[in-house]
Amino acid sequence: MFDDVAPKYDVVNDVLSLGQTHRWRRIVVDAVDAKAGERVLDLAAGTGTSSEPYADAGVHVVACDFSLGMLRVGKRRRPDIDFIAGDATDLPFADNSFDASTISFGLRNVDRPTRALEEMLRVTKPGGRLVIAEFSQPIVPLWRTLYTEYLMRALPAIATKVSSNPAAYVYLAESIRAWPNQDELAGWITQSGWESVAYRNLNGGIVAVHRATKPEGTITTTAAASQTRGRRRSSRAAN
Ligand SMILES: C[S@@+](CC[C@H](N)C(=O)[O-])C[C@H]1O[C@@H](n2cnc3c(N)ncnc32)[C@H](O)[C@@H]1O
Repeated sequence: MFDDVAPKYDVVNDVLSLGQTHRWRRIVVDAVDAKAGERVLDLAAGTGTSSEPYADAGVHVVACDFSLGMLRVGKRRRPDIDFIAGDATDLPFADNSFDASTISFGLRNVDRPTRALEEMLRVTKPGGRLVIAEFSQPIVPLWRTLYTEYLMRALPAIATKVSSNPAAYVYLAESIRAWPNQDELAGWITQSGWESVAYRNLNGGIVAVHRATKPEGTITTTAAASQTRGRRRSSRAAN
């Protein structure tokens, strides 16, 4: 699906978010707070629009995604950024190799989001930061009703006019509605091993930016991670 929407992905985003994506992205970059020379993983980076501000600030950003179509569009536009093909649930990076990991509007699309949170924990250095931007739930009921109307009716109708793949935007609306709210996502992040989890609502909760830190002294060797996975699989089988 993302291969298919890649050529017009950024333009359609700007239209459907009514220009809000620029502000949201600035807030994410501020939360990551990367310094020149640091290594940042931008996971599910798509065309690299979420990665560009880091590269512009002299940060070594690695833009990872599993859609080759999205990566190709990004690489054409920003040949200076490292675009790496990889699956969020089985990252092709060494343990403790990034100062910070971030994912913008990607976690909701990953097949096993808690597995991706564990993988981001594994590749982030102890004490390193996690920042997640994702669509969430407006907190004021009237705002939530208006937004849901926009999401379920107006958005697919606009997408029919501006996108080559309107079905992708029906999926977008449905996936946003099915996604956990702010507190539930915070719970997933904690359960995946991160600490000091906090979030901030943007546009009344249309988007939430979650932040967390990898505990100092966490042992996340690949072997330990796979043992944990093995144990989980056998406990699931036992239930
Ligand atoms: C909505 S786009 C977000 C792109 C970019 N971060 C942005 O802010 O514009 C979601 C991306 O998640 C990627 N994605 C979904 N599941 C993935 C997975 N398991 N591993 C890597 N990327 C994945 C898709 O290929 C797509 O490019």
